[in-house]
Amino acid sequence: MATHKVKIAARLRPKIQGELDDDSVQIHHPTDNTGGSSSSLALGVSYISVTNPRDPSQVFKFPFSSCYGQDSNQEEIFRNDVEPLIDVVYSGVTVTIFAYGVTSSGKTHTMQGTKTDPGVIPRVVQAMFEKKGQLLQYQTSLSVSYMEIYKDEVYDLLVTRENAPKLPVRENDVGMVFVANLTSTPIPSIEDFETIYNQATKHRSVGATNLNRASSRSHAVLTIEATMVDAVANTTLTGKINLVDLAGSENNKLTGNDPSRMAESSAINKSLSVLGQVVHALNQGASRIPYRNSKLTRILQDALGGHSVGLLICNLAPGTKFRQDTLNTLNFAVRTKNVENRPVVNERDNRPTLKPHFAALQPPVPKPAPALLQPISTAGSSAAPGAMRSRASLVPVPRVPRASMLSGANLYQSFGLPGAAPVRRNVINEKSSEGEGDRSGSMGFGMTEKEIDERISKAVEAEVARRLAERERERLAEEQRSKEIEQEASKSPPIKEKTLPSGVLTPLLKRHKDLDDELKNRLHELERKFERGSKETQLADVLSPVSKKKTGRAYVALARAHSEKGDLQVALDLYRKAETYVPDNIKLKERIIEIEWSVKNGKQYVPSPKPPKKAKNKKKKVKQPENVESEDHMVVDDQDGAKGKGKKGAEFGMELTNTESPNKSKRHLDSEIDSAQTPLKRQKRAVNIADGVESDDEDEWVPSAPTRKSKRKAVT
Ligand SMILES: Nc1ncnc2c1ncn2[C@@H]1O[C@H](COP(=O)(O)OP(=O)(O)OP(=O)(O)O)[C@@H](O)[C@H]1O
Repeated sequence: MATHKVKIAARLRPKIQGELDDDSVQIHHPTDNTGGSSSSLALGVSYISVTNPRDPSQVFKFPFSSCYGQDSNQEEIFRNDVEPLIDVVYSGVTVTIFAYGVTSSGKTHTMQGTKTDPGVIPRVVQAMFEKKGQLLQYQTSLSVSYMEIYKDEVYDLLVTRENAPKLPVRENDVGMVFVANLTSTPIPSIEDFETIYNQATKHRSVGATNLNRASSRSHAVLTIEATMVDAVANTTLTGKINLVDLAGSENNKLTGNDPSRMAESSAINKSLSVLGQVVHALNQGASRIPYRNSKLTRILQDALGGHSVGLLICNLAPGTKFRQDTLNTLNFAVRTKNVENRPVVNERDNRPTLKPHFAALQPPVPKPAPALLQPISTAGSSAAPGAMRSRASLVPVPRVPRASMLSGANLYQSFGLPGAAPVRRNVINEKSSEGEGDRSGSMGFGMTEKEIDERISKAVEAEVARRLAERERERLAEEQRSKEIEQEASKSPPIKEKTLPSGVLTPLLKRHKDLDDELKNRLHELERKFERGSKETQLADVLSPVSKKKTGRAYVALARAHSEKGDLQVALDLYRKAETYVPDNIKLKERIIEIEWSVKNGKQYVPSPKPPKKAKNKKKKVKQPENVESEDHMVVDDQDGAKGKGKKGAEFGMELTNTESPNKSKRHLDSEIDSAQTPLKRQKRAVNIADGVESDDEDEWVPSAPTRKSKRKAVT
């Protein structure tokens, strides 16, 4: 099945009143021949640069195919990245566009916009209606559904709030996730949509924070569905576009959330953290993707490693104040752009009496994609390192019904990659000729429907059994072969001594043999690395939060030792391993980016200066709860160039740690871990600390996994 990578568009918003823009985040475009503006769509590789305030010579670059600067406008983004997807929807494919970014970075502005400056949603609706008018061969109807995910519960925004029950997220028997009982309302005109949408938007949970007077406190998913009935071919195509305005990740120190907002905030950050873990797991080719860990990721499952075409709009806020959030967002974007989906055309055959036939058991032939898709498909040309592994199925690929379809021979067909002729006419031609052939074929046998069904079931069972047996035979033969090789190797002396006594080899043969050995060694090394990688992920999956944290900490200590020796590549590998255990650790992510940069540019890595140790005076700690978390964060140059962990340093990178109670110190966390351990474990831990395995380097380590106790504190 053809794959399609999630496309990324990054947008930097202009500074808003009272903000300081110090140019630390910039958008760079290769200008076109006519000397296009800096905000025009990049013709070559455009990138975002983020300067390290600690060392201005360090500039992190993030290349994306679409980057929009502060002077970009809504029209530009729509024309370049969104409008081409309307044709994809009308070819029967699901498209998901989601806006991601820290709170107040401009997600709602981009998705919704204002009356005078409409964003993606109103423009998509208008384009959907325009296109609908051009599709003369179809009877097309549009419908809308709108839901929000608030504190990990799903609510229908199209019903009044008092009546809105919590909706369950379900999975049908072919693994399609859907929200049960969600209202879907027909939209005969744009005006009808506007009335429904404006009303529904009022139901959405919005609250004021220090950073945003109208901060979205929930994730909102608006879906426009196009149903296209072709009366000639007797088929129905269903295309959908999901427009997702995510709630922003939050730093409670910056947003100034009061306790009543903390529960919302914690749910928002948790779901976004799971989103990060899903992308991480997909990139690692993990056997288990944690979609089920939040409603958000379950609902977005189809867009991440599923069957829809995806566009991620990353919203960024300018200035050093948001630098940590900007790096997090860009990091997430870099990972997401390696996620591969397998889009399918959703087509239903409306012929009433036609039963499945043998031809339907064959895997569907990929349909050529509409030529218009080419621009959005360029990123999906080859498997990138770390891209999601496809899992082959033993069962012949059936044409499976989609959740939204009621009955009949619903068909899922793979969505071809670009380069072929437009699809729609082809679909109809193929369909009708195939249909005619089938009808005459099945009728010609003179069998009853029951007999045909039985035959089909038998054929499927036999085929599955045959393939399983074949697999098993291959596996046994493989096992046998490796056993024989092992036995051979243990019995006989090394090949070199036996068959090629010294002095017999000609220099040429010798060289061949050396190369062969080297190749074998490399392959073994690669295999070992791969095995280690997936073992690492599997291990991280089953460890408790405390064990994960300890393992991550041990890797960090080792990595640090190597980086101090100047062994940067090894240090980088170890930091990456640590990240498998603590994927949400912001400080760690930043360290990885910095070392990657040093390795890539052949520069020496200068670790950030250690912060002065905090006085271990208990009273002081109680007096300054604000500084407790800040000690885990980076040292930042302030505007005057003074270095230190003062007030400014405390402002960065908090959003994933804010489930921690502000009063909870690292020391408290450690004592909780200690009390949860057996005396033997406590003893071992003490030895580890004494050996320096468990680093107490606060600049390096952020304890991000909250204990149950601390979570409770945060919520209350
Ligand atoms: N491109 C832009 N041009 C002008 N103003 C913008 C732009 N992007 C955002 N803004 C303004 O910035 C403020 C915050 O934007 P917005 O509410 O869209 O952020 P958000 O990311 O949706 O925040 P939250 O996650 O808290 O809902 C708003 O006042 C908005 O009008």
